[in-house]
Amino acid sequence: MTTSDSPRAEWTVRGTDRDEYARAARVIGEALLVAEDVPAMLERMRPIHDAEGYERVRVAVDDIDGEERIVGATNDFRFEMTLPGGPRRVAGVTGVGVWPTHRRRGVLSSLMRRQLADIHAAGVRYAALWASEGAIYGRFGYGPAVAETEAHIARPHAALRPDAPRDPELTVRLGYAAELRSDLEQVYAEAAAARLGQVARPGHWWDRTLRDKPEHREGRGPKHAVVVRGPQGPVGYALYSTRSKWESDGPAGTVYVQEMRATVPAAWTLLYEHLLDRDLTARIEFEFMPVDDPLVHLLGNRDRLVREVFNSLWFRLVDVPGALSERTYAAPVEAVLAVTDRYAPWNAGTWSLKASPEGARVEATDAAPDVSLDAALLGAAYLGQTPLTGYAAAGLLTEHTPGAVARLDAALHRPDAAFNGSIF
Ligand SMILES: CC(=O)SCCNC(=O)CCNC(=O)[C@H](O)C(C)(C)COP(=O)(O)OP(=O)(O)OC[C@H]1O[C@@H](n2cnc3c(N)ncnc32)[C@H](O)[C@@H]1OP(=O)(O)O
Repeated sequence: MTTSDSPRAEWTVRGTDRDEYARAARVIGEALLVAEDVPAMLERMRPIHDAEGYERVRVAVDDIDGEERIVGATNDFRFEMTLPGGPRRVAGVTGVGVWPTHRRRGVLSSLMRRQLADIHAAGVRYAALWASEGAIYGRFGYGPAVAETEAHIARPHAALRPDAPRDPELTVRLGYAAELRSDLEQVYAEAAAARLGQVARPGHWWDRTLRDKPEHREGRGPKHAVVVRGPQGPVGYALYSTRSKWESDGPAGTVYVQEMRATVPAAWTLLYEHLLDRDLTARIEFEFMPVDDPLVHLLGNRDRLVREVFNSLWFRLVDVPGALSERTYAAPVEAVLAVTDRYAPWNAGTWSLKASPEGARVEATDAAPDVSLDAALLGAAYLGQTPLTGYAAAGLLTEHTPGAVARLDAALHRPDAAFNGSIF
């Protein structure tokens, strides 16, 4: 670190534009230890930003020896995400990084504050992100809202149970992924609308999903899709690649599954039969899998599926009363919530929630609270996957009225697992 790199708390946060984005990318790349150089990063990122715009990239700039230097950046893409209550606009926060010599001086805090204010001003009620580290975003009001898994199974143990559902009208077709794109788009759109945490995927995100540069394959073959079709059209697909390997005792190739979607149960059977029984393979790896994926139930021996659970989406209520009032509820509940929110002060206050499966109303109130909690905990609980009871047991919220937290959990609960499945 040179003397002139030494940080002074004099940065300002502002927007950027297409021309300046390369400088922001340099900071983000360095902070995130990205192996690519800036031109390669730009080649990857430009198509997304050209479609999404550059105006939501915010940068922190410092004046160093008379030169304005970018020392931090954040961005958000706008997604339509399936939430309890239906599809909603969500700010997908991403591209967060601070120049290594300027860390721990509040640069990120300034960026987060400005970003939340901008998201709120745009009328977007939610933000979500994939965190590089779980210790960063709780203070900014994000809660861990979704768990998903990566998984693998050894081919000899991967047989499906004999009563797995079958439909003789379904057929299987294998091809290069790009060639089958319209089938994938059709299935994905239907499946995404039905699954909490999924986002609608416009064309530029499909380009990203199907990107298949030989230099990025790391020894794997080209990206393939296997599509299941029925009389009405496509009903399932898996996107995958393979790697060939030979051991002294025989073939030991791997199938790498990037993503799978299906809209009818029998499609899962055909997709899994295809993936789990490719000749010359010994192992099948799934990059992202919902915790309630059908494979767990379809396997003859479910214990052979090795799964590692991780937190995926961190979720934030940018507008607490708005978000709570447009959600659906599994059971009637009435509760007064005292909410703290350091980074979105418009949420702080006492809110009366009256909700039932028929609808919900949220109003500011002077009544005594039943529960006091931070907005981050409401973000964690919002998708119905993370009970508040655990936070109460840990002493991280206060229950003033006995039973209030259990009643809130019963109302917020969703039986289906949320799943995002692709890092943005
Ligand atoms: C959605 C995404 O893009 S995830 C990617 C996030 N980026 C990275 O991980 C890249 C590498 N890291 C960085 O660039 C930076 O260290 C950042 C962005 C994580 C933090 O930036 P900073 O400017 O140092 O954060 P800032 O000084 O505002 O710190 C705010 C608070 O977060 C804490 N904090 C910051 N980074 C971390 C961390 N990695 N782990 C734990 N705590 C952290 C600070 O201690 C501080 O705590 P306080 O509020 O109790 O005082």
